[in-house]
Amino acid sequence: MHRTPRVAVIHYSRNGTVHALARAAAAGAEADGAQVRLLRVGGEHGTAPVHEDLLWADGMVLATPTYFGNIASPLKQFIEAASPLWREGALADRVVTGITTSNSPHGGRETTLLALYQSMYHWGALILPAGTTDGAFTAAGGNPYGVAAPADPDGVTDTVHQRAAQALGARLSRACARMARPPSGPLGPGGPSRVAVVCDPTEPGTRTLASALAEGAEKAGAEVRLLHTGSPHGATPADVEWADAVALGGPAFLGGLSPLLTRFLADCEPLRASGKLDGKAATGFVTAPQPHSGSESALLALYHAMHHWGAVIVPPGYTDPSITIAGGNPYGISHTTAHGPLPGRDVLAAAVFQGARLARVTARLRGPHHPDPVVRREPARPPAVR
Ligand SMILES: Cc1cc2nc3c(=O)[nH]c(=O)nc-3n(C[C@H](O)[C@H](O)[C@H](O)COP(=O)(O)O)c2cc1C
Repeated sequence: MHRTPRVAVIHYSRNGTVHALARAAAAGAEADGAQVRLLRVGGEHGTAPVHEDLLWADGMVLATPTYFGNIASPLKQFIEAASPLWREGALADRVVTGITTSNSPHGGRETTLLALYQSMYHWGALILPAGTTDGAFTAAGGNPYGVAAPADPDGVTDTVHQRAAQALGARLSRACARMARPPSGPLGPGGPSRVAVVCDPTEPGTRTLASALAEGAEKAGAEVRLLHTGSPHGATPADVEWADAVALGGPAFLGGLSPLLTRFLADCEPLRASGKLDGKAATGFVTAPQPHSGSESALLALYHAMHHWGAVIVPPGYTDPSITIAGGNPYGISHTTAHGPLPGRDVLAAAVFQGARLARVTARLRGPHHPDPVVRREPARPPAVR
């Protein structure tokens, strides 16, 4: 039996622009069939979000004004106050997306959206960026991270940005509908999920991590392809097209993606441009020479690319004790090569967990006989935004 998906639109707004967009996102989710709570931090009694809303929701739109290229502190405080829930693991697997406004077109809208998600990786939430998956997003400036709009002192937004916010609300509602279904076993409703583990094989440590992720995904019931980039019989874009989910990894290079992995993503561009990567589930793994020499930033750089795909990002967060034991990187598993060329038992255990988690989440996100986790369907006409 399907349960109605639940979406909470949690926002802070001083002058009203963010509030107008939050209402539009709520209308979009409602028109798609979700049960929606529109909640304003600092709002009047009954409309302010409380912890119970986070437990109730399958997914959240988080909307904030851009303050110094970052989340406005009232919203940040709300997120921080939810730490006891995070500690209990109660916030994992929420699907989240973001909206922001700012005065200057390039005054920090992208950084603010990325900052929102930075907290969400720690929750083990599933990040659902806008990508280039809907014409409404392109019309509103083509921000793949979420919806970003100009601020207005009177709190007014134009129809272009309202439509983008509605489309984002509807997109979130569709993903939440999939997560709200009762679990149907490790295989998901349409047979085994297909997972491609794609690795830059330059470092032996990365190859070992890739094998551990593949092992975890296979143990969780997925059909797995374990592939290397850059070799004649290695990974191709067709493997990514085949897969419901991808795990991508390589050695961190100057705090970003390795050249071979970058090359591979460039090869996948025609797929992205034709919308074929929309809704793929994605996770990352990395090796770096020193404990703090780029393992986190390289994973975030990978996820930035995944935003452009419109992928659903599946970080490990702290959803299993193995992550903390292996060094506590909530963005993805990382191995420090200064500790030895190959990862030790603890790191491998976390990699196996991350692969299994990717397979399990993908099985939930997938529809029957449909390879696209966030299945496209004609959006219902959203009600007029008041
Ligand atoms: C403390 C503060 C910091 C701000 N920082 C930025 C900024 O970094 N970049 C920018 O373009 N606008 C900045 N602004 C303008 C806000 O983004 C703008 O007031 C807000 O998006 C309006 O949203 P609202 O109508 O929902 O209150 C800042 C405003 C304040 C009050």
